[in-house]
Amino acid sequence: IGTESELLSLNQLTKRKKPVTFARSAIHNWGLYALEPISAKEMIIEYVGERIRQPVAEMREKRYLKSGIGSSYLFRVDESTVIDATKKGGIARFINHCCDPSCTAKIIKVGGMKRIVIYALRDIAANEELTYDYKFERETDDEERLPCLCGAPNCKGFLN
Ligand SMILES: Nc1ncnc2c1ncn2[C@@H]1O[C@H](CN(CC[C@H](N)C(=O)O)CC2CN(Cc3cccs3)C2)[C@@H](O)[C@H]1O
Repeated sequence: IGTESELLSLNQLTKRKKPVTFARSAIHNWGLYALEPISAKEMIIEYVGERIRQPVAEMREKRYLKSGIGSSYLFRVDESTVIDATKKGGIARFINHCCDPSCTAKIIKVGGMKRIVIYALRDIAANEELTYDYKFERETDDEERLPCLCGAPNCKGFLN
């Protein structure tokens, strides 16, 4: 969970958010891209959406799956809190998964509130797609597994 320094830089983040945009992705549908070079360890963007409790998240997950939104824009913060970016969310919801990711998603505590911030794992070039490891739980039912299209040499073959 975040430190004082991250607290300050979260304020900086809102002031000096890294310029990113969404565009068609070679991995899946839409993706998020850096518009300028980003250095390793820099904060890039917050994963913003509705903060909902676990039971609400379960209900919405079922509804999204039924209404064909497919995998949803739900991001788990901890065992009781989920961020849902489906209806109200920032463009970080377009970030795709990669088995050799350029970024990482970290939970940092700001004023007692856990927030999700995307950081660069390494130097990122302008126009490079931003990705992070979704760290989905391993799906036991083979029929439910999502093939991974990241194309990384170390690709594990599946998202879950
Ligand atoms: N390495 C990968 N290999 C294969 N598939 C991937 C990968 N990495 C992301 N994925 C897909 O992307 C979803 C995560 N999505 C990230 C952005 C997505 N690219 C988008 O355009 O919305 C958000 C969910 C919400 N869903 C709405 C939909 C839009 C079109 C079809 S379903 C997508 C995931 O749940 C996956 O289904």
